Amino acid sequence: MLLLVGSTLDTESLWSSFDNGLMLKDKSQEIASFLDGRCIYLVGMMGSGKTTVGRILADVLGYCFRDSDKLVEQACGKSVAELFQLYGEGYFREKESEALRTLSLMHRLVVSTGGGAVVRPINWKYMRRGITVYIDVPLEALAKRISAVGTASRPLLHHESGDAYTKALTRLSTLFEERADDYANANARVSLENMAAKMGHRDVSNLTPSIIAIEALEQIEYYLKQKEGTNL
Ligand SMILES: Nc1ncnc2c1ncn2[C@@H]1O[C@H](COP(=O)(O)OP(=O)(O)O)[C@@H](O)[C@H]1O
Ligand SMILES: O=C(O)C1=C[C@@H](OP(=O)(O)O)[C@@H](O)[C@H](O)C1
Ligand SMILES: [Mg+2]
Repeated sequence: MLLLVGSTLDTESLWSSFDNGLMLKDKSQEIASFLDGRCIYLVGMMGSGKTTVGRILADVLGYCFRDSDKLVEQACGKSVAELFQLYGEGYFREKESEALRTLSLMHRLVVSTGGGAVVRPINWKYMRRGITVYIDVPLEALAKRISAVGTASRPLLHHESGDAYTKALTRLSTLFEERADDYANANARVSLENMAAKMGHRDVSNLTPSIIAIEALEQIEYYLKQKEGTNL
């Protein structure tokens, strides 16, 4: 009741989140039996929303959510930033691969990977046991998000000079050049640029995690239809 007496905008956003909730439920029910318990792995650059969108997908699919960064932290008793600082990136990558190997033996998981998981071929061997989805976000939008929350948990962004946005953009651009081909290996791609264009938005900043999760389910459905010949 309280919500219904709010401003027009509040009422509109209430209805739109209600609609998104229904669409998420419908879409996930449509594809659930065709997924047949296979895990979903989200890949993409730092800040692309893998953790945020992954939680939503797990919830609507009735899957469990796992974040490979969190598993590494739990296994080592240290934060990602501490692991980089104390033992270096190579050590972290080993632990990340161990976490992905363990996860690959399980079913009914949505797994958010760390942005660099795609660089090791062995990780693809593990992730290929499920369906991989690349969340493709323009680098400028990533730099905006990351500079807003800070780089404390993202040690690969610690070493640039300049203001927070420029630092993040510079480092993200280099990393993306190194990784673009790896991200392209994913079974499905969610392009925020394409979504914004289709919805008539000037940029990607209005695309909420729920709308992105709906698009992820659509792209997974498309993959299952096209690549596996499933009659959904
Ligand atoms: N669609 C979105 N629009 C705006 N901000 C977002 C969106 N998705 C995630 N974020 C924010 O961006 C930051 C990074 O998101 P996160 O899910 O941790 O990304 P990743 O796991 O890919 O690094 C968080 O502060 C999160 O709240
Ligand atoms: O891109 C990367 O190499 C990394 C991304 C981070 O995860 P998110 O992508 O969840 O930020 C984390 O694994 C680590 O800081 C390294
Ligand atoms: Mg994450």
